[in-house]
Amino acid sequence: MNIRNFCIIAHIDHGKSTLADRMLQFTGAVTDREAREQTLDDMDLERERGITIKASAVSVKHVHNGDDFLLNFIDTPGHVDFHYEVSRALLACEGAILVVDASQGVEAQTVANAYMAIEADLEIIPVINKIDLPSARPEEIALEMEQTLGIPADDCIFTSAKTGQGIGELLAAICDRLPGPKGKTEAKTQALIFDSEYDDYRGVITYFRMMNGKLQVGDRIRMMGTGRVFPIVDIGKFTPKMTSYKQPIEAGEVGYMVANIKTLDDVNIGDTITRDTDPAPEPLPGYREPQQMVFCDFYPSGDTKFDELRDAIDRLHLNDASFTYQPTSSEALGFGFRCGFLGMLHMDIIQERLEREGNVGIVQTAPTVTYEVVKTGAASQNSERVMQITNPSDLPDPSQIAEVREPIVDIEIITPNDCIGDLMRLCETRRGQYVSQTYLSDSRQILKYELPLAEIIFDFYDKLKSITRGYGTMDYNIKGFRKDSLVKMDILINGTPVDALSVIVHKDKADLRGRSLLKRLKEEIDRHMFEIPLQAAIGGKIIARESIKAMRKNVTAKCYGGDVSRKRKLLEKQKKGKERMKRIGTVDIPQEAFMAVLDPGDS
Ligand SMILES: Nc1nc2c(ncn2[C@@H]2O[C@H](COP(=O)(O)OP(=O)(O)OP(=O)(O)O)[C@@H](O)[C@H]2O)c(=O)[nH]1
Repeated sequence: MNIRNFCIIAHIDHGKSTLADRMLQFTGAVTDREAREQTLDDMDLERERGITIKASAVSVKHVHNGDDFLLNFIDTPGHVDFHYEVSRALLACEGAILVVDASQGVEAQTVANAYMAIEADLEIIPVINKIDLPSARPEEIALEMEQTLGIPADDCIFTSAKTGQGIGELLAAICDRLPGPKGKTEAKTQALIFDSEYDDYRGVITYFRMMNGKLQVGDRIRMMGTGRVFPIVDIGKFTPKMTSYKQPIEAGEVGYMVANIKTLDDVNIGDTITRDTDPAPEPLPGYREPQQMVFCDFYPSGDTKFDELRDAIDRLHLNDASFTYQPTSSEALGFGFRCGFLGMLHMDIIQERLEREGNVGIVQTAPTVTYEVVKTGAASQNSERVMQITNPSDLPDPSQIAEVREPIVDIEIITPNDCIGDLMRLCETRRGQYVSQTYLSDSRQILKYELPLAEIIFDFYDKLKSITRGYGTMDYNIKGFRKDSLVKMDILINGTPVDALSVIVHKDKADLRGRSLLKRLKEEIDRHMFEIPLQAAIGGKIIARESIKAMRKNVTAKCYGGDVSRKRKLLEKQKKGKERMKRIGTVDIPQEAFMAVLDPGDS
């Protein structure tokens, strides 16, 4: 049988998942009713947020010009945090379908994804989707693809994943234009792991692409990276539901296997699976390891105990091995976990899943990036002298610091022409360095800057969206670390330094940040029975101060004692707010206050 392995890549919301579902429906793999329920996005949170979080693989049969084809497709997430999932998926394919919304046109992730596919040497089929929309401009967008990505406009296929228009043509193009897999079933076994998930009953389910050789139930496999050996207890394909196969899965095919693997840590994405008895001489070229770039602490709050939080995190980690965690403690907040994420969206998703699925209350500290600190006396700056810091309170005493380096990103923004001035101003206030500005079409431009990652992790994306009235999009890549004048700013509440509120800031912006931070804290912390002084300090020197005045009456006094239900409501509200509070000394500090340190103070 002819095989075609391909992935679908696109900017977020351009219709990948819907298109994939429509193709399943067209090939008869799912019923019309099932198709309505977005088969590929099966996580609750995915459906609610309408985004794809984990990549999924599906195999369907299709007959084209009288020939049988097996189409294996891999649905990929489009958001910038999940880049590495996309890059893994690409290496398991020979072709990529690049989907672009017919009314939105080329966006930042369209460009980023297209380059990834070109780098992976994939054959690209450009698809202009949503042509049913009244605002669709398919021909214009096809030209845009040609201008920005060098993909011939004539190659574009026009589809509507909503009405099903063009789907047949797309399937034909997949069969005609994409190359078949090259591997040999007779060769020594090499299977590429491109994803894995944890199942409560079956343990780890490994998703693989068989590059060479074959595997079946009963075979003993060896992970070439770790050398660990496991017996295959179940192997099969996605049709689109997981279906067991008795016969071997052969070179060129995509499938899953269950092999008595107890933890996701034993399955390294990008590793090569081979046979234990007749191993391949070398592994396939691997994937890039996921790199955690954003870090924050989670502490239990409300009724949640530390052990409950640990159980919830352990459980979630079985399901998503791309975040890291280790126990930590803070003078102010007690025992908790320091966690590392691929990006801000990833962090939000993990926090939400912990609260929702793990049923725990969490106080989260402000996210920070990784800093490299070179200690004094490190004349040659060899690596022993460079420490990685993900928590501002770990920064050594200034006298021991030779330099501090921070991660820098290359950022690419696609924006309507009229917003360019405001966007440049935004980048400049965030310590950005201008790189270039090029026209994408008559009305839109691509703006490139170098920016410190720390300056974009909080509200940069929201600002960009509001400046561009929702039309702007961005993508970024970590470029490396760069030295700058960075210092630690401590925050004192009621005279006590609160370690969880410390931030690393640029020297020139420290005064401004200090003042705006204290102002935010003043808004977030309720009045107490006594006056609370707030101070910002750098190396013992106070650079800003504020105070929260003492409360005169209790909260219910203004209800004149008359309306009982109103009084109860007010007290309940107060109680609810307390659930996400932390008491430091004699002061109650709400969750919002811990996030206040993020405010860059430029608005
Ligand atoms: N009118 C119209 N709407 C479409 C079409 N294709 C998708 N949509 C809608 O566009 C929205 C986004 O579609 P998805 O398939 O979730 O997009 P996606 O690219 O998979 O998004 P992520 O998985 O989050 O990256 C949904 O509301 C779809 O119903 C189309 O051809 N026409």
